[in-house]
Amino acid sequence: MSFSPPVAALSLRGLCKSYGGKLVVGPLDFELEKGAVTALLGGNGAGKTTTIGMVMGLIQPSSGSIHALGADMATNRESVLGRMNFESPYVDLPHRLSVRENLRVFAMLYGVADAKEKIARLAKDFALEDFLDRPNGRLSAGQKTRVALAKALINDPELLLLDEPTASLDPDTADWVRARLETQREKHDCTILLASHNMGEVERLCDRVLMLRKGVLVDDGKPAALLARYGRRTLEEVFLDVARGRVNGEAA
Ligand SMILES: Nc1ncnc2c1ncn2[C@@H]1O[C@H](COP(=O)(O)OP(=O)(O)OP(=O)(O)O)[C@@H](O)[C@H]1O
Repeated sequence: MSFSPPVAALSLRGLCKSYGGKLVVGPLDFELEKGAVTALLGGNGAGKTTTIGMVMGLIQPSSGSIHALGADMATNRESVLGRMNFESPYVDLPHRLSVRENLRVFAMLYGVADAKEKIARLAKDFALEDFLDRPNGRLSAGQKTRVALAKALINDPELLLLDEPTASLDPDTADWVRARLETQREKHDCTILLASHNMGEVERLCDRVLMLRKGVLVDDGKPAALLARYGRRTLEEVFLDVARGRVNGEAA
């Protein structure tokens, strides 16, 4: 009997992005196991948004390959886009449409069967009810983020990409958004790639941490393994070591 290994939820091979001949990301090689929550960490400009943008097809890679849910994203993207979703502060939803209209459009695009019920549930989960009929352009940054998260979960994606999902949220709201993401993972077993600058969030939500520096992976491991490897008590300290080019806490 032949054994075939499980298909990774996401697989990047030699993925690179250059702008004007300057390499800003890559080559990147990693796989995400189905159902895992993985943090993509790195300082400003490390390449997190560019990486997520390439996976979602918002940014054209310069070279390399991306396989998501088993499909080659260069040639067969349409077959899996309906099973993926993302949230990014850099991609605004149409300003003139109300929150409800925006969610309806995305429910239609993703072929959500019980759209009305789904929107009502997400509106409750993300506390959108007070401004459901307000144009998206007239929301505060934190309200827009909550709408973007509701949009990201509208199709209960199998692969979810989140780019700093709690960056503009107050601590209380950020806390229940994290709890909502934990529930989503438990109920739907979704694979999550999460770019974040919040180490508490990473420690709470993530099974694995990918450390990016100047566009390349410089470390990869479970949070506890990274703490042990760097001899640190918190991921914040590990992050500072990596960002400042130290290896195991010592200057390289
Ligand atoms: N359109 C572009 N043209 C030229 N350079 C770009 C472009 N977009 C991004 N870059 C550069 O690519 C690098 C990676 O940027 P990216 O936004 O992916 O970083 P990031 O890790 O998400 O940073 P942050 O934490 O600040 O959000 C940066 O040096 C950035 O200046």
